[in-house]
Amino acid sequence: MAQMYFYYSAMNAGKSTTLLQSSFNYRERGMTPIIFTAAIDDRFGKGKVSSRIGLQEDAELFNSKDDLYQILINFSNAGKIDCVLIDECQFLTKEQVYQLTEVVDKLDIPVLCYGLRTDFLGELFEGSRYLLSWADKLVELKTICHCGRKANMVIRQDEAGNAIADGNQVEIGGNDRYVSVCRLHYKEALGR
Ligand SMILES: Nc1ncnc2c1ncn2[C@@H]1O[C@H](COP(=O)(O)OP(=O)(O)O)[C@@H](O)[C@H]1O
Ligand SMILES: Cc1cn([C@H]2C[C@H](O)[C@@H](COP(=O)(O)O)O2)c(=O)[nH]c1=O
Ligand SMILES: [Zn+2]
Repeated sequence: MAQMYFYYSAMNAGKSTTLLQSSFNYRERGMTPIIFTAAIDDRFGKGKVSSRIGLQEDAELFNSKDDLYQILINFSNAGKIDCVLIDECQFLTKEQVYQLTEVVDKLDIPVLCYGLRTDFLGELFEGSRYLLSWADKLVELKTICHCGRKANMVIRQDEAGNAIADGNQVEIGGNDRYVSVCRLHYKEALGR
């Protein structure tokens, strides 16, 4: 019986690295994983999952209009799929998380999702909200604040390096815009 997994963390915790390692493990055993990532996140080139330590693989792109259940039925009719790996899963819609539960429950294919739990304001992303609600297994990946505590918050910075307290939820970026910190240092950065 397949299951749905949600691997979540702040930024820079190794989510993409872990995804690529899982893909490698499946392939090493002669199995076929399929990787998806968000079309809006084009930091490392469209249709690629890259980790900051240099691993990289091609990926299918999803956007908010895609029916992931139908797409995966089409892929599995064209050849066996042993596992679905989704990077940047915080950008999934509620509907798409439901479609992925159908992939698990009706197609019996495991779905492993990797993404942020919360945004720069500490609010859940839509995809993360429903993954936290519906996934079979929740796995926290950890990274560390400059003080040594677990970093479970992410600061968005302006060009001068000051923490920002308003703006759109989605803004693609990397180390230039975001810093993962512990809750204490998050509050401190926002003057709370
Ligand atoms: N140049 C580098 N060499 C080795 N490790 C690095 C380098 N840059 C970043 N890392 C490490 O890679 C990890 C980030 O991996 P990544 O999979 O991209 O994270 P996430 O997807 O969670 O943002 C961090 O632990 C970071 O310290
Ligand atoms: C906190 C936060 C992040 N994002 C964006 C920034 C990146 O493009 C991705 C996360 O990348 P990761 O290193 O693979 O975890 O999400 C955003 O749009 N809004 C936010 O609040
Ligand atoms: Zn800290």
